[in-house]
Amino acid sequence: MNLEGDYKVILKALFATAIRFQLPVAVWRLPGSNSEIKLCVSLRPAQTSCEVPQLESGTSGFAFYPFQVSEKYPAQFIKADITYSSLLAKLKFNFKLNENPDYVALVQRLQDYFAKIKESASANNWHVSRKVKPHQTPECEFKQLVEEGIKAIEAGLMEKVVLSRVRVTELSAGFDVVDTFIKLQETYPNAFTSLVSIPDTGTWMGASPEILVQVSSNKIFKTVALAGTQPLTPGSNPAKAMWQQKEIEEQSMVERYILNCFKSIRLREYQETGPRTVVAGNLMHLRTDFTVNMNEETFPTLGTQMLQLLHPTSAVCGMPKEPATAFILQKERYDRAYFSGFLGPVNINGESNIYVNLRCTQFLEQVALTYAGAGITTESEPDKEWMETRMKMDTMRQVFRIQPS
Ligand SMILES: C=C(O[C@H]1C=CC=C(C(=O)O)[C@@H]1O)C(=O)O
Repeated sequence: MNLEGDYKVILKALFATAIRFQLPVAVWRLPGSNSEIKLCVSLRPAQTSCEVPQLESGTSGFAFYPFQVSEKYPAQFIKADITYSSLLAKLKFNFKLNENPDYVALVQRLQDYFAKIKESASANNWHVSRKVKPHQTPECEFKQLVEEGIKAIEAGLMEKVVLSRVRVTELSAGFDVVDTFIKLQETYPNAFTSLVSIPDTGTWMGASPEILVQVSSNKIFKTVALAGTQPLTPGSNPAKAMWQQKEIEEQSMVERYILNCFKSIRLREYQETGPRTVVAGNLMHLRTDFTVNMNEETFPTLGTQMLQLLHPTSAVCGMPKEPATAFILQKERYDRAYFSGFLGPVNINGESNIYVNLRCTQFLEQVALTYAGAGITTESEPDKEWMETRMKMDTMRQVFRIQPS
């Protein structure tokens, strides 16, 4: 079905239709994808399971996976029953109506509603999680948490732990979630930008700099080790950025973590490039890229296997994984929920692109919750980690037109 007209108007009307009919919806833009915005809607509730999605073949859709799977925060999969691409200006129905008789009436109602609201739709409604209460981590509590993390590392409990916090922002009257997404993806062309809205689970938006697993259509597997943070000051040249020992070690632990995952499945042939400095919005990070040609290796399901092993990486959890996870769950006084989980399109146009859910915000009815964490090592200083999380939160907060504080 061709959809003529301004893609922003169409996106808003499609999003508003999904919300009106209590359907799960995902909107995203891959980095460097010529600004092609895609949307998928499922005609059924999102599927929940504890399994990671199959990345090499199978169902097309959008995965939305929490930091830790639980009854409260299940792994979600939005099946791509209906897809839209802003470049093709087309709506595709990816099912046969005669095989799904119960869809016939629903699709007719969706189309009628869409036609009625198309020119005047606004996206000031979204699915809200009833399980989440607005909570903000006080500055003294976060700094205390960092102190405790440093002590635990010094005591030999672990080498690194990523500790995070949450911040509440009031939304202005008439706040439009699709307008905000459009602004976000214009502001950060190199990030994976997304807007996910699922009944009961809620609405999340983000601009992630971190690929967790990519399986391209020509079967190239990719993952990255991303860590170490410093501000990008105007006029500075990222290629000449200087890094402290603390950041170099922090990033090399993420590399080591990935290499251990390769080792555990006896994968020996991979390409490693980096570390080099990359820009993510107002920040710079250190990144090493790992690629594997899945045509040459005997790992036809490498993407899925690695996704299972990698999540949560030491870029969001710590090293070793088990004590770091236990420390986070015991000491952070809020639920990360889907922050530092993973998300992205699966088996769409023959490829899967899974990103870590970083630089993200959850929208409740009147407030936004913005999340950020920082890698803690023995070299950490609580004041600096507080500032670092503030800068990471500004990635999202700048787009809500709030003066970064
Ligand atoms: C945990 C976050 O970032 C990770 C990714 C890059 C750099 C990081 C760091 O320097 O601590 C973190 O490991 C976040 O953005 O909340």
